[in-house]
Amino acid sequence: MKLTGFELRRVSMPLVAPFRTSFGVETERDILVARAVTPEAEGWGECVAMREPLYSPEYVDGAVDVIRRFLAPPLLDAADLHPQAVAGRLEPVKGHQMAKAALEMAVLDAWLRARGESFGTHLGAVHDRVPAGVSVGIMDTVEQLLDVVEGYLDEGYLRIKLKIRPGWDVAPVRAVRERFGDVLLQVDANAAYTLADARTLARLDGFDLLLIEQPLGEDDLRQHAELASLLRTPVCLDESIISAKAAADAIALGAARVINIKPGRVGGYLEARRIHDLCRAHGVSVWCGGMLETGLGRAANVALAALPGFVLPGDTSASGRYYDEDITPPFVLENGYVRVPDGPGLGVEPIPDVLRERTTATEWLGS
Ligand SMILES: CSCC[C@@H](NC(=O)CCC(=O)O)C(=O)O
Ligand SMILES: [Mg+2]
Repeated sequence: MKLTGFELRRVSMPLVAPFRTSFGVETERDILVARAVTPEAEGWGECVAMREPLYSPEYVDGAVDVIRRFLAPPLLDAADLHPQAVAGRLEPVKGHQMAKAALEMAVLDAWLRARGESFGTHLGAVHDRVPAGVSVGIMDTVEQLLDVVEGYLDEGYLRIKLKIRPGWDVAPVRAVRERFGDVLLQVDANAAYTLADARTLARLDGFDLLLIEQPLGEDDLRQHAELASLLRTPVCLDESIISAKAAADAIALGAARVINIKPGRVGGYLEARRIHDLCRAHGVSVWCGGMLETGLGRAANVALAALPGFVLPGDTSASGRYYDEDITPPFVLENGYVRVPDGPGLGVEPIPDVLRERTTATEWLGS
């Protein structure tokens, strides 16, 4: 497939409510959307990098720069580009997994649309719908948290994930467990603790959590392994897993018994599938994490979450969890599940008027 070019587009997506984590508060996503244009079809990619490099080293302005100067040219030069060849062509550029993932996703979407094959079929989906979990931010009071969690449970969400940080951990978890009984419950620290907090984290063992996500720093694999030996609750890694190799190291070191797979974080959906296959071979459960994607990334995530090793509900919420209006037809909850699109490629497309309204900048890279 010969690329005519990439259109880069910044899309402003205000959140329905502030989303607070241990590293900051999100009120609006400034999202980079890439459109791959070829003579046969067009494809859409979404970069999950945030405005500031606080979740990971990448940030959206940096992603635009690295795409414009280093990632798009080798792909545009290819006489006949296959989606499986994108990662290899981009390998000389170190890091920038989120930027690379956006381009690979756009190329893969165009390639699949040209063939009439869905993302789910191509990745190996075995379900036509996936159970939806929801991520709940840090709140001002426990009462406020309980109201928000009750709302999500009323909507039908099948798993609750609570953001935690030092000073907001045991109390909110206890309150949710006491109020809502044996709901599927997990926590995400976004690397806010250190090994010195092991005694506090061990107090979470009493609440039958599915997992504790990324309690320590991104590069603390050995320390996560040590913490895991002190906790009953399974340790799950998110920020640390930037590739299949990192997943293999984490498993070998005993640093993770569960892995949150985020395609943008690992360099794309094909690497995400490799991590799924690796984890399955080691009996490690995986689930699909989220980065507050629009319906474009959400469609691809839901397709990935339908693979057999995704045995835990992911952060594959309805579009309405974050956005009043999505740039694609919204993903909705149906009895706690989200349907896997079955059309060619992503199976969804941006709604032209909404995309135009939300666009803050566009740039053409190509002939
Ligand atoms: C703004 S926080 C983004 C990263 C965070 N993502 C979520 O909590 C889920 C977001 C979603 O539902 O898409 C994580 O560390 O897992
Ligand atoms: Mg996380």
